[in-house]
Amino acid sequence: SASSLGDITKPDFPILHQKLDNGKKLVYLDNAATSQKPYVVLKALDDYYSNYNSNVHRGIHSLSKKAEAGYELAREKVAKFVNAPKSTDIVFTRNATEAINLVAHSWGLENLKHGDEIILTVAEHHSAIVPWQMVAQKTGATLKFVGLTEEEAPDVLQLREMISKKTKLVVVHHVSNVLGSFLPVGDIAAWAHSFGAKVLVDACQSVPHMVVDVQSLDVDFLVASSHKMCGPTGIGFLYGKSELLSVMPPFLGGGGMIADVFLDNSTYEEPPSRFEAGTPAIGEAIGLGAAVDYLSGIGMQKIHDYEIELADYLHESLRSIFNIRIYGPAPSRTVHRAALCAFNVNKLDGNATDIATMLNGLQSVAIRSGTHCAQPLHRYLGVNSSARASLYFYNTKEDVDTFIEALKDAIPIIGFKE
Ligand SMILES: Cc1ncc(COP(=O)(O)O)c(CNc2co[nH]c2=O)c1O
Repeated sequence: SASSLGDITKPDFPILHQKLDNGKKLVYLDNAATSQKPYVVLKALDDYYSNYNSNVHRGIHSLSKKAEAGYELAREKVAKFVNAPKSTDIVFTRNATEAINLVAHSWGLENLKHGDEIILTVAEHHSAIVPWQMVAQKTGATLKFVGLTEEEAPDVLQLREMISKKTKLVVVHHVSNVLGSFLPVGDIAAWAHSFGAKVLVDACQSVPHMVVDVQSLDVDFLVASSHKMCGPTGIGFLYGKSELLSVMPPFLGGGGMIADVFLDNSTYEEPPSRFEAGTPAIGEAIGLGAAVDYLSGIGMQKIHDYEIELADYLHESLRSIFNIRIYGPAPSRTVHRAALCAFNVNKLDGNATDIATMLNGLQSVAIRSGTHCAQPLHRYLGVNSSARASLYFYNTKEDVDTFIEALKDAIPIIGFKE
């Protein structure tokens, strides 16, 4: 058959070609947790640490200048990747979680007061919920949560109706790491803005998988993580509209974010430096830049189109299994799902962890089990945990077939409740 995008790109990822202790070749289906890294990213990291590792922040010697140039070039690449107006609209953080905490503590503490409302959905990741709980406790703001529709997608119409003049911020995922559903974040931003509210988009599961254009979406803040988009761990980014970042106070204090330091006060740099205290993850930023080059070389629309095809195949193959319960909306001609399925097996005499353990042992199939940092969503769905297979563009339909066969073998071994 014609080579799929997965067949073409899988050779770029050294980690995918190993056999585990059971002698079976790894089938990695845990990409919503973290993605694997292509040779070009590994080479960029090795090149930096082998040839020009040095500290940034206005160094004079050659290595420092080269490191600084590499770090700022990575910022430019990320800015272009999400179509930010300027590279200074991109703040490097440790991960998406830190990026959301930065907005919560720097923008939130300054702009939220008693009676203000923050609207989220019940499907948000803990990283999108907990920072706003912390800030709401300090400011007297309140969090309001949108539920799911009958089809188990976040209820967008309920969200629209919930926005009012009390709303100061809407915090939503772009793609759910459990339901596989997409939110119309451009529309949501417009609704929020019509009431003078801001919108923060958690794009961890969309930036790696599709074209994300912060200007056309007109979002105020957007966060993502390098390790989910073929880049290294230890770095993520916040996109913020310039007019918001420019008036936000620092989140962390230290070197690099100051202009002048006196014993009793200091003045601060302009964004993004104002929000990048201390020695940044220089090598990791350069690795992220290489990941952006790699993904852009393939093309995000091509990746998205291929993953929609994989998503349909995954969902169709999984729902053919007796007693399977898949969470999130069923795909249709009009409703797409991301290439991930969280599921359980009804009446199984075991749980999601038993399933994941068996798949790993039997066929070296790596999936995740637990609540995927979405406990409120699992409670809403009435389940303690779920198993989750999540694919990326380097996966193939054959990977799905191996997963399904392993699941069919595992279920009778685990058995059903009497
Ligand atoms: C929607 C969403 N938001 C935020 C995060 C946090 O990203 P981090 O700051 O890089 O950790 C994740 C990571 N999601 C998962 C991490 O492991 N399994 C997952 O589903 C996510 O899927």
